[in-house]
Amino acid sequence: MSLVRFENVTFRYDAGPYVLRDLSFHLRPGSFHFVLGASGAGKSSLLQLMYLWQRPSGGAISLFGRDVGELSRQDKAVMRRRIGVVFQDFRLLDHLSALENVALPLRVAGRRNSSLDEHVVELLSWVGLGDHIHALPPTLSGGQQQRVAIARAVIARPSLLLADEPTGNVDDRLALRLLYLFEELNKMGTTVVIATHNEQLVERFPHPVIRLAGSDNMISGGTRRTAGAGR
Ligand SMILES: Nc1ncnc2c1ncn2[C@@H]1O[C@H](COP(=O)(O)OP(=O)(O)OP(=O)(O)O)[C@@H](O)[C@H]1O
Repeated sequence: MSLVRFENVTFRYDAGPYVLRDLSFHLRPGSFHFVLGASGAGKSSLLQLMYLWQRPSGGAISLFGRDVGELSRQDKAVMRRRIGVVFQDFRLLDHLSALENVALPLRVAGRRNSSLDEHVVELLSWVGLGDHIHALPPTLSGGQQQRVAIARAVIARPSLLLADEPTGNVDDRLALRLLYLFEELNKMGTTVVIATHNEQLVERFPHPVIRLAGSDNMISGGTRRTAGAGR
């Protein structure tokens, strides 16, 4: 079974130029992939397709074994609850504290008790924000906001984690620490997809890479080769 399957997917915004062309791959449950490409190569667009935020202009996408073209709005909302996402612009709620932002997915899932708050505090401490749990996002630096967004994406142990440049605003040491956090989550069963342009960071990990390079997209690398190239 594939958790994510792209079959000859093309994508463009309205009548603009093609961003993705004839892209085919599948991701098995429990796999870990990087999406690598230069600025403008289409990494964010690919993640937005996986998050059902955009529709493909051609080809077919299936997620959790279902063709996304056949999903109702309600089906999509339910499916998105199984996906943790780190957007490039974080999308935190500015009027909620770091702790409240991170606890949000748990509340949406109907889970609420004091031990959950403890869990949130523990995770925020792990990403280096133990002294900022009550801070509002606008009072935090870009790198700190990014770590709140990452904690929020992983707190509910999603089936699929999509992270767009999740280490773009932090130093190398912290970037590695965040990648280890994603690996821990992956070991617990989450399928992980990380978009980045940071080749050096990707080279430090054994995971397969989906390379976006104009029309020459390909899947390569990794000792744990779990994706199938369809081209
Ligand atoms: N909302 C949009 N409307 C029209 N074109 C867009 C939109 N978002 C992105 N694009 C275009 O689509 C192409 C791919 O953009 P995308 O953001 O997916 O690339 P990226 O690889 O994530 O880049 P970066 O690393 O700079 O974030 C670019 O040419 C960009 O200008």
